[in-house]
Amino acid sequence: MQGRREIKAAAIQMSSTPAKAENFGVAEDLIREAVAAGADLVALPELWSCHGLEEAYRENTEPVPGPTTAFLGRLARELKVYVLGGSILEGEPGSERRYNTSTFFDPSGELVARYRKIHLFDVKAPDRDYLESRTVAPGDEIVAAKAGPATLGLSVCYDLRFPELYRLLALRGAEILAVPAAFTLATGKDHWELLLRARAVENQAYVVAPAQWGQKADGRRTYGRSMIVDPWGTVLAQCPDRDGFALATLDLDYLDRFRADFPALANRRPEAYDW
Ligand SMILES: O=C(O)CNC(=O)[C@H](CS)NC(=O)CCC(=O)C(=O)O
Repeated sequence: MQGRREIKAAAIQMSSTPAKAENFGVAEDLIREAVAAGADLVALPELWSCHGLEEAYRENTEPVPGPTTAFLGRLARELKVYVLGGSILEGEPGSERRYNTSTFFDPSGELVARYRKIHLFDVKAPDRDYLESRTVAPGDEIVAAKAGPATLGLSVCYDLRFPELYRLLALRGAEILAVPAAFTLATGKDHWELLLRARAVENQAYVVAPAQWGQKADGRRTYGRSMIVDPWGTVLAQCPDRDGFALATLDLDYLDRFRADFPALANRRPEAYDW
């Protein structure tokens, strides 16, 4: 609406395969559909261009900027929307040293932010053992970027379990927290919505969380349930178990009023506990 600080956001849900060309097709179709439905910020999930088979990761590792970011930049520019490129594997092609990297494009197609996943998924989960750090190096930089009338904080998947990252993003002005993910079914069923809503409530921010869903090439199951949460913790939109997107309006004027009326961020007292 004219004069109002609003963003219509779409959290895209897909079930990426190890085949990049196939995932490009699905992502492009869903981005176009979301924009046709009115989205001006479109967000893809973690490892949207290649997911679910470790053996395929090396050949799908590429520089940032590179061919995949060029593809996203072209779409952002053609459709005149903000695009959060979920994450991709960043590194020299064929190299074993890579980052799990999220990218963000403005409506002119320019790559305006790059965030490398800080917390790597090294856990014995209920379904199996994960050791992301075997092939991925951690980032060490917190990244927030301007998204039209708002500030967007970047993160990836397992980062969701580390509230201090989101608090630091909020203190840097983030009003929207992006959490592209590929949560496991076993953890997601109990933790995904709980953690997303907690991050929204404690930081008084919108949360946009596009996710992988379904069974993957290696047999693993991902949780899906991509969603958008408002600063009160209400789930504004979520995806059922299929390709699609959750679409919701983020009202930044409401956010300002809410933060002024209910000043939990301003009421912090870090000096009392030496933080
Ligand atoms: O493994 C791959 O093939 C690609 N990487 C992923 O799917 C990533 C890293 S292993 N998954 C997560 O971070 C899940 C976190 C999660 O599920 C939780 O925190 O509960």
